[in-house]
Amino acid sequence: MDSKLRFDGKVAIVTGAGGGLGKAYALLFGSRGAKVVVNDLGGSKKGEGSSSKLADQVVEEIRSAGGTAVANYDSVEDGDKIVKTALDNFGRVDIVVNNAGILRDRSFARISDTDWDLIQRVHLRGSFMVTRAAFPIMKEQKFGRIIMTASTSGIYGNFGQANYGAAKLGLLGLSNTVAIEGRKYNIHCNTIAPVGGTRLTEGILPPDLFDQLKPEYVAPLVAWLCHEDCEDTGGLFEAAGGWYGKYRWERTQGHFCRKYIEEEVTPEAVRDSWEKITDFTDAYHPASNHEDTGILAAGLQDLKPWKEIQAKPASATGAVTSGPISAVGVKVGPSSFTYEPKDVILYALGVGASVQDEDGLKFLYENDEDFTPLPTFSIVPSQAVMFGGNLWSNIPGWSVDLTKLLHGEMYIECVKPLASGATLNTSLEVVDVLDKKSGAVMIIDTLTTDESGETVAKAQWSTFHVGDGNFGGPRTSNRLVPLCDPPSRKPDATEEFKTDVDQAALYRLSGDRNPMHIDPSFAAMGGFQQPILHGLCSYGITCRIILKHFCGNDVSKFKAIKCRFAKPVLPGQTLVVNMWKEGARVFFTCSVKETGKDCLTGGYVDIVESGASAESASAPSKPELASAAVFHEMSQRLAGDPDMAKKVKAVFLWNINLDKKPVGQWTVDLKNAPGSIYEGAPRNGLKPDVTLTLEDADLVAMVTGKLNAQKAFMSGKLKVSGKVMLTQKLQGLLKPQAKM
Ligand SMILES: CCCCCCC[C@@H](O)CC(=O)SCCNC(=O)CCNC(=O)[C@H](O)C(C)(C)COP(=O)(O)OP(=O)(O)OC[C@H]1O[C@@H](n2cnc3c(N)ncnc32)[C@H](O)[C@@H]1OP(=O)(O)O
Repeated sequence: MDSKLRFDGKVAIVTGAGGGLGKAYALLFGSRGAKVVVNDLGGSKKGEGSSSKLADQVVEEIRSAGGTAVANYDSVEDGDKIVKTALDNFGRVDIVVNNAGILRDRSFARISDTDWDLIQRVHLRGSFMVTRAAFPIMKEQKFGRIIMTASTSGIYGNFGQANYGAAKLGLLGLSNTVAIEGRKYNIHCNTIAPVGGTRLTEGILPPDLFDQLKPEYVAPLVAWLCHEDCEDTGGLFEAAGGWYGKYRWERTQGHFCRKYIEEEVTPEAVRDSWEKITDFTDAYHPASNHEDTGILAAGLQDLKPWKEIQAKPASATGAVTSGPISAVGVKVGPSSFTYEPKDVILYALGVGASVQDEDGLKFLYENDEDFTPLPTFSIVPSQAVMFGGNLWSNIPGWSVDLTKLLHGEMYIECVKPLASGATLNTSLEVVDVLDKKSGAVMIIDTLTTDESGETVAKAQWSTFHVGDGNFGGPRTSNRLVPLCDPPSRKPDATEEFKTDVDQAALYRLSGDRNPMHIDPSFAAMGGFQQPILHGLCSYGITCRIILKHFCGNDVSKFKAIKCRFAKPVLPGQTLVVNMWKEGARVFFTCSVKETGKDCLTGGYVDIVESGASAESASAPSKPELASAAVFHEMSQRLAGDPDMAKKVKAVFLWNINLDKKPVGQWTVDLKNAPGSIYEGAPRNGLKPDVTLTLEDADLVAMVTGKLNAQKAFMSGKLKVSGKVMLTQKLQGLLKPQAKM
């Protein structure tokens, strides 16, 4: 860190450099290798007259010390001429220090038009004119350092300096935006509020203090801010006598003077809340407009329509009636969504489809004879209602923090093949909310139909709301589509896919515009060091890979997909998809190659085996529906109940029969893998301790909601011992639903 900061090869323009602070900057830059344009009109401190003497003297001083400098005598209002001097003599401009300034102090009531206009022209307009002329050159060369000169007279106000103070703080506003617009071209713009003993302050500052405030004490800050190693931009700094400090904004938490959307705000409400409005406890320090409005937007989300505040929120259990649980029962839609081939192609590109893939054109070229959406495309209309349907603001009693919302799990069932363009309607319902302690999980079912009213796709979204747990809700739900662990053998297939650093920037164009995936400051609010990839992007990529390996890219063979988002993925990382095929199910996991961590877990895709008709893929049969429902029930009962897991260390085999024919088997292994449930008989030579057979009657009852398997177990109606036939007990219940 002791290496000297040099400016060799750099060209610096310093305005008003004939004396005082500007001269100190110019001399310092000249002594550190920069080629300097010493600008000074040579006028008086009130801006009267002009002479080349001052600038020439400074140029001479730089040259005699071995440096390189030229003089310029133009007014800063002729900024392009000053920049031209730099270009004509040195061919580039790297640094602009807007320093030139004059004073026309008057008490406010006595300021004339001239006093006002002259000050604005020299300080504000002059800095603008020089900076505007230099900016395109800096942009082209992808380097630039700009300094604006403000003043504590602007920051705090100062008697007799209304005109000067206004111009000085105007420069801060100018600098803030130049910093934002210049950032991506490596153009930094900072503002300084120097206190220096110069001709402008002579006679204003007491003599002792004046001597302590030599301009040479300000110059090192300017030099550092203009150096290529300095990363600060958009800052406001104060400098005086060798002391330097930085400013930032501070804002109170503030207070909403209305509680519901329709409520009017009165001056009295503002008066009565004044203490809260002005209380700096836990104040914010917003660093950008975006951060500031983000905080405000989160507050606006809390405002609900009056009727919802009045209404008693629905509750899943009846026990808890506020907080996340009050989302249960909220419905949105149906909302319509029209898409065309362009949307289909954009989505396919977003999940990594390429013209170089086998069958790539099928998903990317509308004139390909087999052109079709990928099976997971149905999330696009579904998410349009998720994002556009005001779901969050429709939840009474729970303010959802969008920066803490992660996609938790996702299930899609493809019921009818998707057309390459259509208008679809989607409705959603929050079917349950779980208390996972570290967060709340909202389970949202969606149903998408086409214009004829036929179901095209069903989906279940689980959103994980970090930090919103501990509200006293249930931990498990029989509404959740279960996950399945993969077999413990080696995968049947593995494929890698390296995501692009711009993967999220592309994927978001398919509808999920959550800023968490592109905006670093929003991602930071969610606790991420950089924007993360959409869960559904990794999901879509995985689906595409499985479709290729196990369905020959035939979308009609793809029935359903489910998995959990276990860890975030960063754009640019490589996904490793492991796949195991067992019967009509492909189990999968997906990990991030660079970290070795699983990002998608418990995943499976249900496919139509070769030979089965495509129709059966689009319309699940009764046994499928029934077995899925039972499977949910059993999962929740056995894997989701910690007490049960403690008490019973056994391997259960569930046989599911419909119309007396077996339709499926599931194993719950509490001994070796509590929490894991998989399709099929026990593996690895295990023998089931308990076998339970369910007949169609029970299945129908479960599907239609007439029988809650969990309650039935608890009440002893279903006994877990040996082989149990349960139908007789429930015959009465079943008849009305037998034809469903
Ligand atoms: C309206 C529009 C809706 C669309 C929403 C989507 C919008 C998108 O823009 C958002 C995104 O795409 S975000 C990107 C994709 N998602 C992610 O990256 C999340 C990755 N997962 C995590 O970080 C952790 O699992 C995490 C943080 C989720 C949980 O980690 P922990 O807090 O450490 O939890 P842990 O101790 O492991 O487990 C506690 C209990 O929670 C359950 N659980 C864990 N991960 C879950 C998940 N992903 N989903 C659901 N439940 C989950 C655990 O099972 C455990 O519960 P139990 O003990 O009862 O089993």
